[in-house]
Amino acid sequence: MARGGKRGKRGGGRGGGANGSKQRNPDDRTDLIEQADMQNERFFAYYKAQQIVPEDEWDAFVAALRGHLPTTFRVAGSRQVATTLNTMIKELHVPNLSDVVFEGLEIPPPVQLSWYPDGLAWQFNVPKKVLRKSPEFKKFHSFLVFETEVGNISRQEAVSMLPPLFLEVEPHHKCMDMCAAPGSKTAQILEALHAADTENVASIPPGLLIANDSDNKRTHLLIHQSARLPSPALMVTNLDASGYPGIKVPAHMNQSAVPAIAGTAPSPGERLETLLFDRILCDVPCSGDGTIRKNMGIWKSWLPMDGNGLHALQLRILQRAMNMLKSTGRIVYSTCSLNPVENEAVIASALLANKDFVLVDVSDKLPTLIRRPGLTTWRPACERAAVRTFESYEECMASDVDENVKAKMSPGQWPPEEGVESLALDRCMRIYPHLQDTGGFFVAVLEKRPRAKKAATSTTAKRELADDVDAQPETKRARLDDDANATQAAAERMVVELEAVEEATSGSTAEEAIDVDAASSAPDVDELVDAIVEAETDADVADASEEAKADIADAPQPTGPTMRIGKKLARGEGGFKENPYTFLAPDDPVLVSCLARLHINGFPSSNVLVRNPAGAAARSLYLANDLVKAVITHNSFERLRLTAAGTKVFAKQEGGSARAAATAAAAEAEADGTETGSAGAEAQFRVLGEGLPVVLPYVDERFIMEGDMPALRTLVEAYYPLCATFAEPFRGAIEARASGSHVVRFPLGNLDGASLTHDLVLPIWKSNVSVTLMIDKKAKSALSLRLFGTDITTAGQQAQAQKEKETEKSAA
Ligand SMILES: C[S@@+](CC[C@H](N)C(=O)[O-])C[C@H]1O[C@@H](n2cnc3c(N)ncnc32)[C@H](O)[C@@H]1O
Repeated sequence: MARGGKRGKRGGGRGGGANGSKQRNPDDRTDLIEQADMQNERFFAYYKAQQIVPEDEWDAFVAALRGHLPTTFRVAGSRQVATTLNTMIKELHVPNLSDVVFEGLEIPPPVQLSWYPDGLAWQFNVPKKVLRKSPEFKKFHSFLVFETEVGNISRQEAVSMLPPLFLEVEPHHKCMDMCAAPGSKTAQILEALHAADTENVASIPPGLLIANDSDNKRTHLLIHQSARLPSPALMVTNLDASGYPGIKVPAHMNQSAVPAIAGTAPSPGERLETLLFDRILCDVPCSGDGTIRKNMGIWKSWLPMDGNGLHALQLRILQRAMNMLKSTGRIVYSTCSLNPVENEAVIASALLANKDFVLVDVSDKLPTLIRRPGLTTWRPACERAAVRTFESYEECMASDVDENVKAKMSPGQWPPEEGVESLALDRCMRIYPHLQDTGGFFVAVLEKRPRAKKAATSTTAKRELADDVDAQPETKRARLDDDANATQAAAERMVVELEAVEEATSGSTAEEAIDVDAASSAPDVDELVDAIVEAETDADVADASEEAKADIADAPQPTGPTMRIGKKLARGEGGFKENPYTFLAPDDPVLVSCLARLHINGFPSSNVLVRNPAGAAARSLYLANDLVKAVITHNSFERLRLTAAGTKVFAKQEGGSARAAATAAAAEAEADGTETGSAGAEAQFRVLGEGLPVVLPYVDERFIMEGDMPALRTLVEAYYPLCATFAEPFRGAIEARASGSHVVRFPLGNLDGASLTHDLVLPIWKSNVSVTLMIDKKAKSALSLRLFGTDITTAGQQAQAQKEKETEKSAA
């Protein structure tokens, strides 16, 4: 039975337990360890042998692995919204949760993660039972659920928040998220691009974010997630990151900063270059054993050789990122694995093959984050028992180890024999569960040093020149760098590695050995690499990491088109059924009519695109910035497997009231001679809630309606309130408006204890006799709960909505 309740203030401080309560120890799970089988002798043997933590920390490390993982969340969205919400958590929720006792145990309130900038990330460690049954935590939980649904809060593992912070994205950066789904880090990158957003107005960043994932289903999840922060700078693609094609853009777009919307076409004869990125995130697929606290199944399933099969793919993804990065640009490589084969070994191989890259010393960044340096020595596992290891690849090959295991080994999985000190692998960061009660994680920050002038004529420098990159066949672009500057040792190491791969593929089936690009004949080493990596990692890739799996389980279901999923699609072979992207001419009648009816002036009309099957009428209009437009204009969307671009701003309103509104508007236009375009009565578009922040700066101020708190309350709590139910002055104002899409500003104010801390601007749709708030149902619920404390999602409320709808119908 629930015995939740607030402990009296006089009951003593936390930990005191004057009323018989005791401080809850979330790690006290000795009884659970056996029950849940939180044992894996191989796991312990392998990581103990690697000395991933000092001897005297081992017990704390193991205890933390077995402990309950705290819940963490990040206050997301634009900085201003985030600050408002964060203040609310600090000043309203935390005090309310500060003295909770549940079943005799003191429950600690949420605390801020000390290292997260501006205190915007929080952690609390509360059993599910408490969340469900303690009235205080139940309320807090509902608040979290609502705000998560509208995108103001992102439930994300603490360690997973790190890579984007080290990426240091600015609004003008061209960014690539190579393995992005389900998109928690993509959201952080988007927020950084949108740092200039305010509460009601979204900026149009000059930069770009291409979020890519090879799994089509997860790509749609990614689109769904990123819809919470709509951005004209976002594109989503569905490709194998290790073979990501070069993207052509007019040469000037490769400069460090381009305007967000210049509206100018490339100068005649301007040459196209391959786009180079300022920032690339490689949050690669991994064995995921750092998530063992959350994904308990790993205790049972973990095998020491899990990481071996992923090493090659991880290296190829990183290598491709290195080729796409501009000079002085930055890559963050991360995994939720503890295994050095997936971490330091990948970084070491990549650095040896790319001499113009260095590991960045970020020890002064996020100073309160406790971390351990990257390893400089380790030994890959070659046997299930994790007892016998080998000092070198050669030693392993000469041993009696199973031939199938040998086939998955490569020299790069061992520490380099020479020059390991010069790589500064200790600059990599290892985050362990016992350090600050998190999951396990690995992060490395790499930068590309500018080349010396002389090198500009070298083969490597030439490759950096955009045109050269694209001159290679697509399947070969991910090849391990043949950098002219690579040392002899590195080159030899690479040759042995590739030979091993070649040898390994000799027994593979014809289908496995055939490369993704049917056009390329004579399979070379790269093609063989593709085949072996695929053979080795298919299972892992299909499942992705445990972290992502857990995230996906939490995430809402995608709403995109149903498409075939699987290996073939992941390689870019399968049928690609997305609609083409077409930019409208600025004088397109539908666009002109839409803007005129909504009183929008100076809108970047050259950057509006539609996605319709050829010949179909436009239903939704999207806005893209210049970089997104350039990418779409100069590249085949099918080759890029482009699944989303820009942000949806206007949508065609369907139904009887839309037709009536269109007819009335057309008649009105005819009567007063204000022609709104030839679309006439056919096209009635509305501004979307998600698009309004981008559109708002262009809406004629004189046509923005003034709302008030009582009107806001009615709009939020009722579904189709009749115009007549509003009090003056809003009633008169709305009745005077024509049917159709309108924008209302609700100035900050108070009503019965509810207060707006900043102006709120929202879209509405007026039909004959009623008016509707045109925001997503979940956003409406969150607003209602946040402002007025009303839960409009209950069955009773829904019945009320139905009743109101019926009243409206009969009145109409
Ligand atoms: C660790 S998860 C990424 C998590 C994501 N960055 C986030 O923060 O939400 C790895 C992702 O890589 C994707 N993936 C696997 N192989 C890939 C490949 N060859 N190219 C691109 N993505 C790949 C998986 O589908 C999975 O979504």
